[in-house]
Amino acid sequence: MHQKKRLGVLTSGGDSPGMNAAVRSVVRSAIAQGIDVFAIYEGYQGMVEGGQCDLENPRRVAPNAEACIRQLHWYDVAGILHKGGTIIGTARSAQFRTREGRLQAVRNLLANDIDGLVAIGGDGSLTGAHLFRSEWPELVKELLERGEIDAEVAERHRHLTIVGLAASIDNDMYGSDMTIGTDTALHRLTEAVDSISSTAASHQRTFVVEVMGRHCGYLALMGALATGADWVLIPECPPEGDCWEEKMCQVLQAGRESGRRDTIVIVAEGAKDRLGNPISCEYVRQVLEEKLGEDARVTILGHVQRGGSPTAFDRNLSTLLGHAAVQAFQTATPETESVLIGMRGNRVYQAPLMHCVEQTHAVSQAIADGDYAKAMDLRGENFKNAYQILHTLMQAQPSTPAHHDLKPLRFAILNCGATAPGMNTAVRAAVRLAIDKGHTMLGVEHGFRGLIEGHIKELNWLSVRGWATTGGSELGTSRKIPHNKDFYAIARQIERYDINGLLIIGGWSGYQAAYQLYSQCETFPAFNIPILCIPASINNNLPGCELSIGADTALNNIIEAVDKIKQSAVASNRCFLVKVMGRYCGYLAVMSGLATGAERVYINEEGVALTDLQQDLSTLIAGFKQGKRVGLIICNENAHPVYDSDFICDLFAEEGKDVFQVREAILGHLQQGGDPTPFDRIQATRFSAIGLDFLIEQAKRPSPTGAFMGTEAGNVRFIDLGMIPRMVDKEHQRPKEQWWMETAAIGKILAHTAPPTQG
Ligand SMILES: Nc1ncnc2c1ncn2[C@@H]1O[C@H](COP(=O)(O)OP(=O)(O)OP(=O)(O)O)[C@@H](O)[C@H]1O
Ligand SMILES: O=P(O)(O)OC[C@H]1O[C@](O)(CO)[C@@H](O)[C@@H]1O
Repeated sequence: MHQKKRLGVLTSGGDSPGMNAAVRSVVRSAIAQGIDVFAIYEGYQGMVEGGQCDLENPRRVAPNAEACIRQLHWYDVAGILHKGGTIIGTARSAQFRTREGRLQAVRNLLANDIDGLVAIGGDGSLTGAHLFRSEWPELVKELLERGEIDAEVAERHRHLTIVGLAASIDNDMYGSDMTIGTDTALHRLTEAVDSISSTAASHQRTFVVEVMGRHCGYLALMGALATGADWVLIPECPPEGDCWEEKMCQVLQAGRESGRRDTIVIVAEGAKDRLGNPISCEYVRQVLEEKLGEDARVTILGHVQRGGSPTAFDRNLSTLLGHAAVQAFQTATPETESVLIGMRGNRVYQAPLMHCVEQTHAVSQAIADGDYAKAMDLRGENFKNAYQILHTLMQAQPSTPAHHDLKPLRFAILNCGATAPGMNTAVRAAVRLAIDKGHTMLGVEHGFRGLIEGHIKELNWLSVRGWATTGGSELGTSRKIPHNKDFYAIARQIERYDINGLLIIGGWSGYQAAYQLYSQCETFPAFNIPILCIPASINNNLPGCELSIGADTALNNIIEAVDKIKQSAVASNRCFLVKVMGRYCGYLAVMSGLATGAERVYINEEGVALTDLQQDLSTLIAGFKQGKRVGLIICNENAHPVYDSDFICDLFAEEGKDVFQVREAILGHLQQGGDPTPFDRIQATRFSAIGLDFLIEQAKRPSPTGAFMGTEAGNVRFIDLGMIPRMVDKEHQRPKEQWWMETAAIGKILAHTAPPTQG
């Protein structure tokens, strides 16, 4: 019998980007806690085949080949964080679906004395895991009765602990806002559709794009929202009416007539009509050709969506969930139910696996029963709202006056602060949604500078065409914060343009500017209008908001650059010190450090002490002496006024010169550029939709309020502008409380070159 606990880890079903990061996290977190970890290669198939799997050809039994169940050590999972797919293999196992197959799997786990399993896979894999765990006692009993195991083994393994991690690009698992791999798949999809749009526009063509999702329309829906597509078909909400084809063609035709050059229709592979008949891309293409005389082409994105390096979000999600899975295994008792570890509202969340599996199946059942309202309800509020919003944004023209609000209002919209990718997306959504309700949207150029100087013009439905996908700020932005005589000028413009509300999409200076107007409310009655700040800053340094628009894009920009830098240094014994933006906020540094496996992250919040530097230097020297090939340190641009990145580089270069070289990489403004990621586009659209409703509602009140928008545990909230001074550390331009600080500790454990020595 083994003294240490033994944990198995497997990846199963379709591979999804981030699985490697999850395996790394499970392996290292477990070893750090004194647990032995075993990889079960090729998913459940490897568990059934046990010691006889031929790794060259996993489905074939090969007597002398390496076992499918093998112990993993700390170094075995080095250098995999950025890799797509799964290094321990995955499969869809027909044998595991049979009782005989599962009995064989029990034999193999017992032979390896395994106490628990972390199963990383989609809803099918987790259904299998749940079934396996419930059958476990009777399967063990059967082996005992057959005399294949003795009573002591049976007693020791009365229960199997199972912890599930939802990993599938489909995002179809109840119990987690996002499954591992979905964000990456959305990136692939978005890049592809953005590219298709440009060729479609050149030829004035229509493209029908099929995306993955056999039973779940998440990728199609969010992909359509993110790319500004013109029509979408998803399994949960088949098109209404017998003549849905007519309706679709009418809308697309109207778009063409309004001057749109490209038309994109996104079809989920599992899309069906209300009678349950599949809707294929080819059928949609034929309809468009016949009814519209369009030159339509089909693109099936297929497995491209599942491949490639995981995004920052998927790496960090997997890392955090993998770490939490080991905690759950450690604390489990024989009575503990199997759990799913997921993410809810940016926090790791644990729920009974059985409940999650049942709820997941309930959606498929509702679709099969034709109960689409239920299917949409079960997918959750965000999914439903996204569908509604998309339907408005896709229109060729705003709705007719019959749908308008009774009291038309006039809002001004502006960007403020540094550009954040997603600002344009937010403006487009706000403009179209407001116009659709019958309101007027005035675009202010270059932030408060433009408001003071009166650079204001009305925006219409078409003026924001194409803004869903582009980075930068089409309106123009500035860091101008009004003071003294600026207030009078702003009051004049508000009166002149008859502005009923102000929507500021921006960062720190936007919040400061809004606070100034709020504070001057009694002196300038014109400021007695609703003012709303929507958080948009790559720094993620805004109060009350867990993730501001633009931060995800910047994070991905950083990790793409760091992956390349790391690769350039392999085999040359180099340590890279990468300086990242964020002002005094360490979010980008910490999260990019977690996503790239940096061994050290320096941030202003924690400071940099000379003793830290000495310790880190010794660790680096020891690591390189033991065979380490590349070192990575991430440094926030304002980590320390004296021990800054230049100083640290010089110090390490001098002291470590006999063992390794040091290079500094200052990423600069590439972090701020580029088109927004799908997350930033979706977040921007969602924030604008909710923010606009708030503004409209406030504008109807006699004493409207000024607020900034934030999220807590994923839920949107509005906080009075008067709270800003209490919630921020003004000197360091960051919130007093920063939720992500707790994740820094996990990064530190996992990025070590060697396991921490056990006490
Ligand atoms: N009901 C079940 N009973 C036993 N095993 C199952 C069951 N459902 C699925 N499995 C096991 O899990 C494996 C993977 O399931 P499936 O093919 O449905 O993929 P998945 O986990 O849903 O991933 P993806 O979302 O990527 O398709 C199956 O091949 C099978 O071995
Ligand atoms: O790779 P396979 O086995 O063809 O499976 C494809 C299916 O797997 C998924 O990628 C994940 O479930 C689906 O979206 C797709 O329908």
